[in-house]
Amino acid sequence: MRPRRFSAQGPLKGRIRVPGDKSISHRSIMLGALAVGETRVTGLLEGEDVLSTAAAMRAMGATIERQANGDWLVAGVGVGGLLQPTGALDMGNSGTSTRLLMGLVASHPITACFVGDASLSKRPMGRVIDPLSQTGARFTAYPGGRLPLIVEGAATPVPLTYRLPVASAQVKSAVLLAGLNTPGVTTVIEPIPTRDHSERMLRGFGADLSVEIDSDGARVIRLSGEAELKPQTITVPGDPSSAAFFVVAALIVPGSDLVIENVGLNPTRAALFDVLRLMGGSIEELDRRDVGGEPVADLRVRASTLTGIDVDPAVVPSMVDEFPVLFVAAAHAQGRTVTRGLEELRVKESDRITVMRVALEQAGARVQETEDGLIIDGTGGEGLRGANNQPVATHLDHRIAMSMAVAGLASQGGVEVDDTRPITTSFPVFEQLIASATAA
Ligand SMILES: O=C(O)C1=C[C@@H](OP(=O)(O)O)[C@@H](O)[C@H](O)C1
Ligand SMILES: C=C(OP(=O)(O)O)C(=O)O
Repeated sequence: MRPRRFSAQGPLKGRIRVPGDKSISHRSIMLGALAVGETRVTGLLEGEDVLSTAAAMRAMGATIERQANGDWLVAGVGVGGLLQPTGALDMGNSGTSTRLLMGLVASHPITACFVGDASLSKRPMGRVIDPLSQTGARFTAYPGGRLPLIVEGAATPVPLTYRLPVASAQVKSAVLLAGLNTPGVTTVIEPIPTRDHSERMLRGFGADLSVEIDSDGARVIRLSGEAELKPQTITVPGDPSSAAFFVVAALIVPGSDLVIENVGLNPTRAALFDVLRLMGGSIEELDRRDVGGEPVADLRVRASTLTGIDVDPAVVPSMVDEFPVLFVAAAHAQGRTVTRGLEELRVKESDRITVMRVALEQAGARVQETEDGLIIDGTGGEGLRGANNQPVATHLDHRIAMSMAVAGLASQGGVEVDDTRPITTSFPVFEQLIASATAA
């Protein structure tokens, strides 16, 4: 455990740059490892989750090295070329690594054992075991479809047509990645769109992938198997899910005026910024451009008076990781914010609905928990009282730790967070950037 107290430091000012996008970083390592030849990745997120992916791909034969200039070089083995790992693959805290790599292993004639930390070992893997079993892969999991689990890849995998029962980019990506080494066409039907980084990057690496909208409005993604991936040069944009903490901090800490450079604004990721604007937040996009096939801009954020709203459940998939920090913004707004349709938050690194309800109440916020969301009555702009007597519990969840740190920056008495260590899974320089933005 690494506890730390976050308290008011004054406004956030100047310019900061957040590290690379976690979802894109994972995928660049995985696809680089499956291409024949050398892929160069600039701006890779060097968080523990991505390093778990890199270690696993090395254990299956890829060469992955960091260069002195910070770029990463990945020498791939080719689709079909993954080697049998000799030890268990340690996924740490990372759901994305686990589910996407289960897909890759499922269509290779190898066996792999996946293990993870206490948080990851509670998360449901049945959602990928179900479709991947239909390809011919075999799974032996802990009761309830949890880690540790063993995947025996299919020697002759069968292509799937799979309709996603849950809006999950991880499940979609697991099925598509299994399809890479499967003869024939793998089809994923996605009734509710989720982040599309896998589709964009598979195309970028030369896979034959098409997306069509059917008569019910669902996305139908088709991938031709036995693909030959060509190595790429990839520039990873800044992670909007990391920028989110600084956007909310700058909105709620009085006097703030902060520019966050190079923020990825893929429409399947950026709904938080729209919701905060609807609440009255001043978030300006400067110099909108394209980086590595993804839309990017610098965001100028100024402290604002926020007003509570009913958040449209349709936006949930495009800001699924941003609700903990949206709850913090809502706790500072005028009036009531209602969120619904957040069932998926209960199966992330922690149950993010209950854990945020408890943490915010402890800091003095007025919060009600429902089955699928929170109802928050804000202070109208004042900082929360703070949580000093007892640290808030973060349950090995980086996003809870960072959200409550942001609440602390705007609070009257400070917020003590019980464990900041998990922050290194997605945002290793979080505390340094707070120091630099509050010192400017
Ligand atoms: O595909 C991805 O990179 C991710 C998908 C989301 O998970 P789900 O697919 O479980 O919603 C998200 O919460 C996670 O942080 C990253
Ligand atoms: C849910 C998250 O990640 P993962 O599922 O990869 O653990 C997250 O980063 O908020």
